[in-house]
Amino acid sequence: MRGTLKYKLSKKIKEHRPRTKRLLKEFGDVQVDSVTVSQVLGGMRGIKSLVTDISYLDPEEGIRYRGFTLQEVIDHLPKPKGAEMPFVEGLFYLLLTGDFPNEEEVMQVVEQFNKRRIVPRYVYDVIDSFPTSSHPMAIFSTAILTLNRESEFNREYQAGLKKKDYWEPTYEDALNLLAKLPEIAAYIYNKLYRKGEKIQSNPNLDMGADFANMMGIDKPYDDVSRLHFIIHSDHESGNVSAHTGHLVASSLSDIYLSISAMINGLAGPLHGLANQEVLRWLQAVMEKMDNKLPTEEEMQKFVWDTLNSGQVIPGFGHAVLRKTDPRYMLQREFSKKHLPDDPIFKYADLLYKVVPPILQEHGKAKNPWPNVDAQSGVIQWHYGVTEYDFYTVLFGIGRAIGICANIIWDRALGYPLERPKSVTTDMLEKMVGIKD
Ligand SMILES: CC(=O)SCCNC(=O)CCNC(=O)[C@H](O)C(C)(C)COP(=O)(O)OP(=O)(O)OC[C@H]1O[C@@H](n2cnc3c(N)ncnc32)[C@H](O)[C@@H]1OP(=O)(O)O
Ligand SMILES: O=C([O-])CC(=O)C(=O)O
Repeated sequence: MRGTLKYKLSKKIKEHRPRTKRLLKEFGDVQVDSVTVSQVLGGMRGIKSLVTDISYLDPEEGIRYRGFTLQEVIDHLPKPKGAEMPFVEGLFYLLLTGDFPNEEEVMQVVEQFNKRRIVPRYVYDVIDSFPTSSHPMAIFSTAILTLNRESEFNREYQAGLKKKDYWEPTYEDALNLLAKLPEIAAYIYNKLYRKGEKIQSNPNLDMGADFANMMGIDKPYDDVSRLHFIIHSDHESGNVSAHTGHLVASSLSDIYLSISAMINGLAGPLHGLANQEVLRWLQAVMEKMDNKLPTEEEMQKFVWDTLNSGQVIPGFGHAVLRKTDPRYMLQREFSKKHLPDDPIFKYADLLYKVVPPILQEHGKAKNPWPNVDAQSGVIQWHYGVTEYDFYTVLFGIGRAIGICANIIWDRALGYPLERPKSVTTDMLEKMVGIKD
């Protein structure tokens, strides 16, 4: 076990535990934040009430994983030979340990994933039993849920596992699940949109390359997949999917139950599903324009029409960010390099120019700038994945990596059952002095 990711993680956990213990024991009463009525009624925006060391979201700068910007992550993680984007498996190593793996360490993780890829037959049966009109996120979530019978955590818990060891079978469950997600996703895609033509997984490939293989899409779709999974993996703890995963796992539900639940949160149009909504919105504009690129004035009118009909502009705005999302910028740079003449990229680029000043004039959104979802579907469309219902499944593969890393650490640090307190409207009215 010495020299493996699990060994390194066990050392990091042992080093970290006293920090949490000391904070709790000596400083448990120190105030971290205070809460206003608008926060209680407003989706708990900004309340500091969760801990994660895996990523941190600065409103002006965007996400950092383990203290590193996304560009630094991409620059410093090892890459497969000839690839522009790094091993996704290396990102998992970084998120878990805080250290960049070397070539040998990353190859060990690739090997671990490869050993665990085989998806049990019953999962395919469950997927096949869905009507083809089902949304891929409902199928994806159910397929993951179905795997719950494989949980090593559950088996060991029933046998009397000690609390300090909870993280170990959780780690095994996480790897077992993450290794299977690309195959499950590709199978759903092929079932829904390719009449069930299945392309076999190739155990000699890394996660990104094998996903591209199973989707039947040539290079550079392997790099597109690596980039996509890496930049979507984590966004600190409070976003709907991460928070859901953490919450469900806090009752000691296993990884499969927790990740299935987080997928359901990701599937809402204000969160991950916005990437599909962006393409749906753009397609409607393209249809009205007979595929011609609108002028700036024409695009402004489409945006105002959407706002005036009471809908949001998908892919813009954010609950925390107050600047353009660096994940958007990375994908924009990739698009400028690889698909500069793509018609949908040109549409998306026009939106980048037109939407922020309109949202500012509209005066509601606190952040008028584009988020990650404004650009991801554009790249998928270019490489032939035009079935935009599927885009959030891709987001889900990435997000599962970050949330699994978080749940392993939650268990290692013994974070308790999550259970915030609620009040009634009456109580709020009394607190503010408008009711006796
Ligand atoms: C991966 C991700 O989850 S990234 C986000 C993906 N979601 C989207 O792109 C959907 C479009 N964006 C939105 O709906 C929002 O900006 C959210 C959900 C992301 C953030 O919501 P909030 O934190 O509540 O945003 P904010 O405080 O700025 O909202 C204030 C008002 O502006 C509106 N607003 C925010 N963004 C937009 C937008 N893109 N278009 C139109 N109106 C908007 C809100 O609906 C809200 O209106 P209301 O007062 O009538 O309810
Ligand atoms: O942070 C958020 O609330 C939403 C988001 O961008 C993500 O989860 O990736």
